[in-house]
Amino acid sequence: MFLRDLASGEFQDQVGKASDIVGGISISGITADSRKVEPGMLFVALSGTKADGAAYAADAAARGAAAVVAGHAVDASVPVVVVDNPRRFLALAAARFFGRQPETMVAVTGTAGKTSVASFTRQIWAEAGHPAAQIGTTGVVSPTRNEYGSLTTPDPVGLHKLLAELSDEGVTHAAMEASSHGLDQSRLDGVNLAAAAFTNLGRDHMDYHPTVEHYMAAKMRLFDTLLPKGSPAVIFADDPWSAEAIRVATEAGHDVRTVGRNGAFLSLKRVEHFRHKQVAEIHIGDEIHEVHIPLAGDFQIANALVAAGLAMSTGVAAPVAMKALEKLVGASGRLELVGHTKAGALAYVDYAHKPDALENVLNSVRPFTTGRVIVVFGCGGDRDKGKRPIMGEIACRLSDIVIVTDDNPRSEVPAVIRSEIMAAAPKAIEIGDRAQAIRAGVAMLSAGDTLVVAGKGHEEGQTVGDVTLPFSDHTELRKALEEFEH
Ligand SMILES: CC(=O)N[C@H]1[C@@H](OP(=O)(O)OP(=O)(O)OC[C@H]2O[C@@H](n3ccc(=O)[nH]c3=O)[C@H](O)[C@@H]2O)O[C@H](CO)[C@@H](O)[C@@H]1O[C@H](C)C(=O)N[C@@H](C)C(=O)N[C@H](CCC(=O)O)C(=O)O
Ligand SMILES: Nc1ncnc2c1ncn2[C@@H]1O[C@H](COP(=O)(O)OP(=O)(O)OP(=O)(O)O)[C@@H](O)[C@H]1O
Ligand SMILES: N[C@H](CCC[C@H](N)C(=O)O)C(=O)O
Ligand SMILES: [Mg+2]
Repeated sequence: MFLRDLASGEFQDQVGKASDIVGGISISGITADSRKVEPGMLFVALSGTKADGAAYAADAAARGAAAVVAGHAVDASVPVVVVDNPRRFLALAAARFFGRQPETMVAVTGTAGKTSVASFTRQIWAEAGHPAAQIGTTGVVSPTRNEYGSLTTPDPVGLHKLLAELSDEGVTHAAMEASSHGLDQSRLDGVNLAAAAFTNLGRDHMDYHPTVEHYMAAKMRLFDTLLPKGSPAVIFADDPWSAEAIRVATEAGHDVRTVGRNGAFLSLKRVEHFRHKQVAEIHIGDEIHEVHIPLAGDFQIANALVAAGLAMSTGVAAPVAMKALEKLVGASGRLELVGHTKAGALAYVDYAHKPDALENVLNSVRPFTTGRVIVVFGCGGDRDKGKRPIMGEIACRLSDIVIVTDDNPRSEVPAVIRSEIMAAAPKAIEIGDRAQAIRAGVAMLSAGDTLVVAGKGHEEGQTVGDVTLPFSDHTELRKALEEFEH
């Protein structure tokens, strides 16, 4: 493929300004990491949080790069094309280079619920007979794959390689998570979206975004920049930020479809909670559906509605979507019932690692807990420090027993992280070793109690310093449940 063929949209002019000879350079691959350059590849220099990729242009050229694309002039022994937004260029170029993606792509953004919505959307499509995939925090799931992932929204080159492979494997429908980092860094700019969704906004990533408005604006790029005008925008209507999302999507000229208690497209009228399921009455126009959703937690109803909205906006008939909700399987580690003690106390693993999520999960288990709610949690290192006391306060307010432990300390001193949580959690018990903390939580369980181990969900490792050691909340919880006889 020639360099000029990689340029689309606003970049046609920018690359066009470079000479014909430059446009005619043959490109064998694309990367934004000089260390991955192989002869004939295009190196796109991105300005990052730690380095300016342009500083590696010479390294890329030495490794055989055919050309460099950068945001400003750089010295290199190969042709350099200057564009105004290299991250967006990279995304659009990767889409053109790989050339294929599943015909029906949707993306969901929001502080909480993205993984669950992507999973539920895939499940509803599959029930409707479509070969479907989900891409996000828990990795890639499709009829032929179940792969563990690292980023919520993959980098564009990896993403478009994956989309091309999925398309070749016959996947026609794919739901992906749009993280605020991913949106802000233009990772999804080359995806052809058929519909998009918003779940909610809460405190998160305040280490990356200067203000909550900046964080919301990053999320809203999905609607004001990426979703083609006139496409369905599914918006959860019961969040404090719903009105803003509706405003942005309406202004962008989308077909806004609200879901929830305040929803007009899918209107939630009544929910009855049981231990392992909920019965929801959902009105769709004049039709009334009573749906038995086999998941605990109010928030799962919200996620199920958003997913049904996305599926129905991409061709699934309402009765088929409603039937599919009755078979939903929760995403791994999202209020997942891992086991129970002999006396019947329930033990869950949940991925709540931000304040709203912790509040939601603890509120969700309270209605079916006749005894005490016990929570084991910590906070990750090298991430938003401000959330630590907030989560400590929430845990104390909403649980009877709080055990503060380590999450992924990364480069921070674990005891300091714990003390920042404990500053607002006076009644908390401190047990740094996560496996010991889980055992202690299980040891306390009596009939009617509920244990929630929060923060790591599906994760299969614990990062201490630079090392990720194998660790699974599921495994530790199961071991502890087997060990105790009560
Ligand atoms: C903080 C953050 O978002 N970092 C992302 C960012 O990297 P960066 O800005 O730190 O990159 P950098 O180290 O400054 O380097 C700048 C450029 O120079 C290049 N380079 C660097 C060294 C070299 O020798 N040669 C070279 O070419 C790098 O490849 C890069 O392109 O740009 C990179 C390329 O797009 C991303 O891969 C990287 O994500 C890192 C891996 C990451 O951990 N991101 C997390 C925080 C993240 O994105 N999380 C979200 C949200 C999760 C959630 O919702 O909870 C996600 O979507 O997963
Ligand atoms: N709709 C929701 N509203 C509030 N909290 C939710 C909602 N959905 C999920 N949660 C909580 O957030 C946790 C993470 O859920 P999920 O993985 O679906 O969200 P996410 O947006 O993908 O999160 P992340 O950004 O960490 O990948 C759950 O374990 C649960 O505690
Ligand atoms: N993708 C998120 C996940 C955080 C999960 C939690 N276990 C932690 O380590 O803080 C992040 O990297 O911020
Ligand atoms: Mg996720």
